[in-house]
Amino acid sequence: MIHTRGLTRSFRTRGETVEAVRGLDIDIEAGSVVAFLGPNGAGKTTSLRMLTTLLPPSSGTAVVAGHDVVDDPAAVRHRIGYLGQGNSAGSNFRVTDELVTQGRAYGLRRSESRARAERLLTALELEGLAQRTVGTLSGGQRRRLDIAMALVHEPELLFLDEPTTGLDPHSRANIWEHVLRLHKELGTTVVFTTHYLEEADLWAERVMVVDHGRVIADGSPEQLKADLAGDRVTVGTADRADAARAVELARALPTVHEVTAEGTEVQVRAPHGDAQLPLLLRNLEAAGVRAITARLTRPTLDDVFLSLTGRTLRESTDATAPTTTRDGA
Ligand SMILES: Nc1ncnc2c1ncn2[C@@H]1O[C@H](COP(=O)(O)OP(=O)(O)OP(=O)(O)O)[C@@H](O)[C@H]1O
Repeated sequence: MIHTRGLTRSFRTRGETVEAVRGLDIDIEAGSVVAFLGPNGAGKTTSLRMLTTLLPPSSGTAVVAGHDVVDDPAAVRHRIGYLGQGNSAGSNFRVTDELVTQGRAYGLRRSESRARAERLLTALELEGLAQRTVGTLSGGQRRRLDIAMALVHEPELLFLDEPTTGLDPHSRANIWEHVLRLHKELGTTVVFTTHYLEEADLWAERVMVVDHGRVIADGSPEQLKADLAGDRVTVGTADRADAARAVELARALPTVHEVTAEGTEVQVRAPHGDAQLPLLLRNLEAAGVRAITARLTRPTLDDVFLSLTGRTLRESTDATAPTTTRDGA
């Protein structure tokens, strides 16, 4: 669905060159849900703007939905939907009119455009608001209308640039529920950007971690966390002498990434921590070292970013998101 090779984009600003995207080589399968995750200024929006034909690349190639973004931008635009960071609907118009007009702009007959507008308003639970003017909608309702606008021509591929930024946790969960239902029902490929770790972790099948204009890691959230971060096993001991012996025993465990001690507490970073923890406890007991506390912590995508860059995403990003869970709680 998306194939890029050596895609770059730089900007000249105040006599300086900013290399926003420094060589994107990606292949995205049809029907997948992919997140671009990275801090402010990483190059996520610039990448999306090139893939959606809004910005010409400085070099490299991109084929999106079967067409080259430079040679045939109109064909690409016909096959994709794009939700930018700003609102796309005009605030003085009625919700239903905005959708019908959008459909007409894509060449649909009025009757077809009306039928699709109705279907989308129902699918996105906006039907009760059809006659309202856009300016009277709440932030979450407006974002859902933006999504409907991006879907009116039934694109195969939907790009969402920070679809939930600034919304409350309930509205964020609600937006995702709708997007993922459309993805399931219509098989729409979804590519989204976010700096909200939780959203990438929960909703994406594949995460591309972007930093300084490059993809620095690419895989399923589970795979990235297992390969690059690992679980964290923490064991509390009675005194520093026991902690020092526990460090030695922990280092002898199979496939351990890192062992550190702080006071009487020993931390082990390793894949499959659930299997390593009982093994470590048995080895400690056999060596006469008393474990007082033990806990296992699963890694987050922030741990992945930290192990890749030495920085946390939270440090690198202004945005802070309230935690979202799969059931939207
Ligand atoms: N039109 C422009 N002129 C000059 N520099 C630009 C322009 N657009 C983007 N940049 C710069 O390119 C870099 C990448 O920006 P981009 O918006 O792609 O990042 P991002 O990952 O989407 O960030 P955010 O999460 O804050 O939206 C930044 O350093 C940004 O300042």
